[in-house]
Amino acid sequence: MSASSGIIRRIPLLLVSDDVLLPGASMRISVRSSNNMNMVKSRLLSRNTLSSAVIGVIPTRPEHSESENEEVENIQSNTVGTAAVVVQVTGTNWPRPMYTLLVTGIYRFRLDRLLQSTPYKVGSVTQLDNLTLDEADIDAENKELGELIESLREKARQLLDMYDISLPVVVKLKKLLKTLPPQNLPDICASIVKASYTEKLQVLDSVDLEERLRKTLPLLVRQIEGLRLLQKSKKNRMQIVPRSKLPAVLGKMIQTPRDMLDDDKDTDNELLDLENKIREAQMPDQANKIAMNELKRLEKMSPHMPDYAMTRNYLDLLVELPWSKLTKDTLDIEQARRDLDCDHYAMDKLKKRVIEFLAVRQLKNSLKGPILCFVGPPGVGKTSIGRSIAHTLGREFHRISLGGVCDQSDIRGHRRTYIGAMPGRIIQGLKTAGTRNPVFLLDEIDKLTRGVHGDPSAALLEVLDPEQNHTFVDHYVNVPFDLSQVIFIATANSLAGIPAPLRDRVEIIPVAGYTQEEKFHIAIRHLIPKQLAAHGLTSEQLQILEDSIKCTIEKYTREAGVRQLERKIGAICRAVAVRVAEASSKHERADKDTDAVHHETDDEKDAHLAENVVDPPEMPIVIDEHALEDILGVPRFERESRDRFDEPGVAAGLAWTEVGGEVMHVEATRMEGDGKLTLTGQLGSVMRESARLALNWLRSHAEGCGIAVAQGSDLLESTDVHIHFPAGAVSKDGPSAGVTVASALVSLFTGRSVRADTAMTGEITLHGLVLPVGGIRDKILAAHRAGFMRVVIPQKNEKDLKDIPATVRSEMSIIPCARLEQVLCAVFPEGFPDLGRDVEVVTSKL
Ligand SMILES: Nc1ncnc2c1ncn2[C@@H]1O[C@H](COP(=O)(O)OP(=O)(O)OP(=O)(O)O)[C@@H](O)[C@H]1O
Repeated sequence: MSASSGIIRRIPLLLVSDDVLLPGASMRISVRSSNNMNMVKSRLLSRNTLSSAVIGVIPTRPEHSESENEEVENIQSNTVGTAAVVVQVTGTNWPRPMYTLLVTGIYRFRLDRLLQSTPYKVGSVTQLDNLTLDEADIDAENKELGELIESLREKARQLLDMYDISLPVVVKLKKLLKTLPPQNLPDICASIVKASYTEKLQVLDSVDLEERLRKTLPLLVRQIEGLRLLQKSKKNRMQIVPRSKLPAVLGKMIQTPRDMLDDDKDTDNELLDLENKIREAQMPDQANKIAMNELKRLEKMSPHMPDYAMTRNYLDLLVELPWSKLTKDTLDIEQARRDLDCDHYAMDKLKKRVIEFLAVRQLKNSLKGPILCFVGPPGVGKTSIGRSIAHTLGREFHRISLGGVCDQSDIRGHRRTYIGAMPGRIIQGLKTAGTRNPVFLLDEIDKLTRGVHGDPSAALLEVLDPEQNHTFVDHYVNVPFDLSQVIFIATANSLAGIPAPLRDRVEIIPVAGYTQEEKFHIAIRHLIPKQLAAHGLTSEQLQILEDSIKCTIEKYTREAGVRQLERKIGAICRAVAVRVAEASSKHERADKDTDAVHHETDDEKDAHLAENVVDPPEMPIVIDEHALEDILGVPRFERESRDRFDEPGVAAGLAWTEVGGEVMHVEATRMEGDGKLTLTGQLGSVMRESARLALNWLRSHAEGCGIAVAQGSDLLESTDVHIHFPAGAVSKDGPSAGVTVASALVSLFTGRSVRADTAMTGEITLHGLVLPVGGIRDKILAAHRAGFMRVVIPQKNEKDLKDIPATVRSEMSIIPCARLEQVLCAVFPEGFPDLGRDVEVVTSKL
């Protein structure tokens, strides 16, 4: 008898490979495949109508897929599935994204046609079960069928009597049995007994009620027999015994009511495995106790409960953490020095400090050593020095990028009560490193931001404090972990971005940018060999001329570090790799063709070979300036054009930014008006004030500068002034542009141009004193890069000149000035004799 009721619907389909959902039964489904995940996201999570909660659950059949995880592209039409309503959706992100759906089957359907496969499957289906079939109709129609129904009901009653009646689910089922319509009876019975996937599939596929009853009855009988056997052997009434404690054979035969939601066959082995792992992990007592308690909880849970996955993940993490794994330090100071020199060119000051740090560790394996924090522009080797330290010590290295971290739980983890809770980056790092004494590089601590979920830098304070970090508690792990053996090294681009309490915990080591010459040597010794190896090339295949390297540094990059330079060398290697590969494949083709022409006549052979003649590739491929332009395009940076200084009102200042020193041209212009000052270029308040200050200094010293102002009137009478600081899109602040603005204004009002070969930096006071500024080394290097021959600096910064490499100092004149008058005399060709002070301009001898 067919119970088809023929209602056609279009529903989203979920392919399930680990269990069969029967109408009337409930089950939890783990959703992992991308197709199924798409369905959950776009149907279940983004809509909230009742109809959007109805899905079609189709068990995968052997003909669908060979492996369980494989995505099934085409489901055959006529496949039988179960329409179900999704009652609950839970999700987790860790260890990988997964949803768990609680679904209840409503009716059987037959798939007529697959309407779409992506982003998730949708099918047109025909309802098969008649939801309103009456028992009276059945009796009248078929006596035999009525008897079958009755005996199934009787067996079900017997089975339920054998189960533990204190369980609410058993009580519910008993009540349900009395009123259950006959067409639902086999489905419900089949889902409360232990049956294999195939057996359940057969029940689902039995569209005819009589056939379905016949398939289910033996399952019930087998279950009852199994339970009787168990009762006999135990000589007592059926008890709810955890399946892990039952003899293997019986355990497999018995499906307790709890097992309706619990069908994971490997659970027992998994738990046993986990127990062994907990023992082997050598956790401290407190952690071990918690792990064992959690394991006990896990044994009592069904694998389909959301708590099960959470507890399982938690225990997996606990056993993977390196509670007692340590690597032995292999420190030899002489070797460390050699390693550092071998990995990095220049950086003498930094290397000296690192050697000191390592030497102290060698003498006294102090657990409370300082935390080094390298501060400098991008690409100057801060991260790679950290890696070298780990290598020298023979420790594992792990980099934790803190850029953009704005949530405390990123450092300290989420509490386990949250859905998708995860441990923080410190604990994850320890898991990855696999030892409890790795070198952790906390990259970009200046990029931490404070978000709505707490201040991550506050969490870092505890991590970095040697007094506290031996009992670091991650919210997820919730047991103290000893971080005192970890060596922490931090890096930052700018000191200003490091939160003050953190700055207090670390020892700041400035790392400055490189000179052109240092970059050249870094390229030759490190970057080119590294890129050649990365592209599978050798120095016999590619040779970059020294002039080409210099040209790349000067015309294709403008940076404090060497990252762009490394990228450009990478681009050259890629281009050469293509030529080498092309040449070798031409060769191969020519060889094959030579074989193929074996049977041709001699003339034909000659003609054929002549066509395929391959020039041997000229090795090494030499990169000269022409080849460089071919590969990298037209040069991006030319020497600063001196034309812009032809017009009065322009002066070259030196600024210090996170990416190192930069040359900044300040432009001033005047127009008719009533003394208004306009400042543009996204300036901060300090910079605005210093521009106003420079203008007022000029108003009071106009005469000394040779500017004709009528008696009793003002410099700004009927004049507006506009000062612009390029590049307008970058925000700027700080007082160090004071001398530059003053020079630009003097140039504007006197009509005399500033010397085109001079750049300057310095803060000024209202009385014309020049005050010291920061970042002198980077600023002078930036001026050198841009081709300036003279740099004016505050006199009090003269002591910083010892950090400037000798090669740069020999190529530039550095002029320290204590007063603005001296600056003006230094930057204007004929000076200002009327300024009335001792304005001798002296080049630094340092
Ligand atoms: N002195 C040097 N000798 C050899 N190689 C160097 C040197 N300085 C930098 N490098 C190389 O430059 C590249 C960039 O360096 P790294 O990533 O360490 O920079 P960083 O200062 O950490 O930058 P960021 O602040 O952006 O993280 C690396 O390949 C590194 O090996």
